Amino acid sequence: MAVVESSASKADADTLVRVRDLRTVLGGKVIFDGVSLDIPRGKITAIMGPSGTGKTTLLRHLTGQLLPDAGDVFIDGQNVPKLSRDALFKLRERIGYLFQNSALLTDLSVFENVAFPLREHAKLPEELIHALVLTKLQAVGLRGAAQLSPGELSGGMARRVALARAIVRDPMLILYDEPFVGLDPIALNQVLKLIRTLNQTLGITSVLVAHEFAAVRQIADLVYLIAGGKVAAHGTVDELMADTSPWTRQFFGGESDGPVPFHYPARDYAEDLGLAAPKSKAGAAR
Ligand SMILES: Nc1ncnc2c1ncn2[C@@H]1O[C@H](COP(=O)(O)OP(=O)(O)OP(=O)(O)O)[C@@H](O)[C@H]1O
Repeated sequence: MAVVESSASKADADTLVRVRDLRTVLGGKVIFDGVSLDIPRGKITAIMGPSGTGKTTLLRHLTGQLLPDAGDVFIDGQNVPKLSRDALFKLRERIGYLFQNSALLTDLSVFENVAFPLREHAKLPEELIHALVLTKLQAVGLRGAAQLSPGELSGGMARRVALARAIVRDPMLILYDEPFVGLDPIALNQVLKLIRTLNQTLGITSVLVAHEFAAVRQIADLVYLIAGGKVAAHGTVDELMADTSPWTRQFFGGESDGPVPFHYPARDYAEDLGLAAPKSKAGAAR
């Protein structure tokens, strides 16, 4: 895999997000140990990796919800960990976020859920809010559901409403945290198609955290595989599928054993069964 290039000038033109030498320790555990990555403008970049590898944590660094212990997170040239509170809020207004569970407000109608970010951040005339919300609901195919409550929606519809809400302020960047979880194949295909259409028609740079490789390969321009606190590999789907490193073989080849071992570290098997004398030197064995 090619090393992420560090030329700032070239990166600014082509790259919306530049993460450099990110180091994050949470609860005494090293989550990132020198992660660098580039998210190209106007493309769909998937972040993949084993459970607990830090994918959601990375998204939280992008929104400035979490500060790294070291390293830089540049978004559109602004270094997120160094921003003032006001500058960070301004930047966040340009970022849409689709949560895994859709996170709709159950007391509000579909219309009001989508209107929420508009009412929260700006004093806009009611007619404009009405037009903006209906435009976004139309884009996700749910203009007719505007007056329903979230409780009346299927999981797939709820995800699409959340998507309409995420794009209602025309963000430059949208972060999808596991957008396919729990969707039936029809709903999954609808969400996939929407992500691709929004990316193509509105030119929104998209970062997608997902485990569903079959879905990711249909839309991702670039994939980063994060494992063991590092970028284990990155490239197009085809490049990663052809890559022979142990991480990519296990992750994309679906092998049950590899750098992520099938066996949790344990004492010597024979010893555990009482068939062998304890070894003099302590140590984990398979
Ligand atoms: N506030 C915190 N304090 C301590 N540890 C944390 C905190 N937040 C996350 N972690 C730990 O950081 C690691 C990375 O979590 P994260 O949710 O980013 O992983 P993930 O790759 O998104 O996982 P999954 O694929 O299962 O959603 C996990 O081991 C998690 O337990």
